[in-house]
Amino acid sequence: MDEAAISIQGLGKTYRGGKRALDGVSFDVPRGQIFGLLGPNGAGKSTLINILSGMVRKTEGRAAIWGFDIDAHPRNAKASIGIVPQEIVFDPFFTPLETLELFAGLYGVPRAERRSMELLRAVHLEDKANAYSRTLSGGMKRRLLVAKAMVHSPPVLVLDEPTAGVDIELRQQLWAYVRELNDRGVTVVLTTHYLEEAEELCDRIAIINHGRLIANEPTRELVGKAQEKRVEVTVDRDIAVPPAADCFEKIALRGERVLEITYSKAKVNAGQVLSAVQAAGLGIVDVTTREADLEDVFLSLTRAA
Ligand SMILES: Nc1ncnc2c1ncn2[C@@H]1O[C@H](COP(=O)(O)OP(=O)(O)OP(=O)(O)O)[C@@H](O)[C@H]1O
Repeated sequence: MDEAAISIQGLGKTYRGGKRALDGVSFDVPRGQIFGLLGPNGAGKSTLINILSGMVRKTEGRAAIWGFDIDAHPRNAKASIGIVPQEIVFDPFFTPLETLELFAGLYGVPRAERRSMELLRAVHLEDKANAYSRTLSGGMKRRLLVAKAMVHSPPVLVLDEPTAGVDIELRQQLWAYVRELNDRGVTVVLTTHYLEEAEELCDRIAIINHGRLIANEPTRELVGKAQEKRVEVTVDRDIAVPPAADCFEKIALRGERVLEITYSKAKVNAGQVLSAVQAAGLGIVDVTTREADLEDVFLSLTRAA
């Protein structure tokens, strides 16, 4: 059996009308991980997820879920994945409990094996089990979508922008539940525009841009690739124009006495940057450095491409 949770090879999609949304994308999602699929708007993430869920037909390439090729074994492939879609779609007249029971039925889960109440408890919707879905708040609906994606206990859960428009507390609850599922062995793939959350949560991150894969690495290694570093230097007098030096990639004045300097760690070190400030005749009162984060890497990679 295939070792990857999801395996994608040379995946391509050209929509009717000619839009090339995916262009030869290949990567594996290792089993047991939380895997981030990131990319700017329109990069092709939803297209990829919709191909996996069977909602969009690929133009070329191969994809397998839990070892099941989506063309050769579509039923097994579908049974192995749960998808939390970007849009909230429910029948407003069903209650959360009915919604989960209905979907468990559609997936052919025998009554004795259904665990609708357990799922509702896990997403903190136990007390809404019998309320009409239309009366749920946006955050509650999102959590119900997660429960709905898990009714057939798939080994792979895909979340497409699950926290868009969800307030911070609910986001954290949702992520805590995702972590819990992952601890219990569920492989998680998520797309999000919250890069800080992706950095914190994901073991590995792939970045898609204009339909192509431009990165696929363990999160720590990817973040470590940032070449630009930033240092804030408070100087001992008011300045009107920031000093110039070859070792600064960028320099900006914040207020009257704070210089924000960006430098390339491949070319110079912080000591050389500070010496250049002193060489401009300024005394240094305070220094703070900021470590590069996923956002820096994401921006530099997507801009370069
Ligand atoms: N049904 C469709 N017909 C034609 N073009 C489409 C269709 N669906 C998506 N596209 C186009 O394909 C490209 C990729 O879209 P996709 O929704 O996969 O991007 P995305 O990475 O999910 O973006 P976002 O982060 O905004 O959700 C976009 O240019 C989009 O306009």
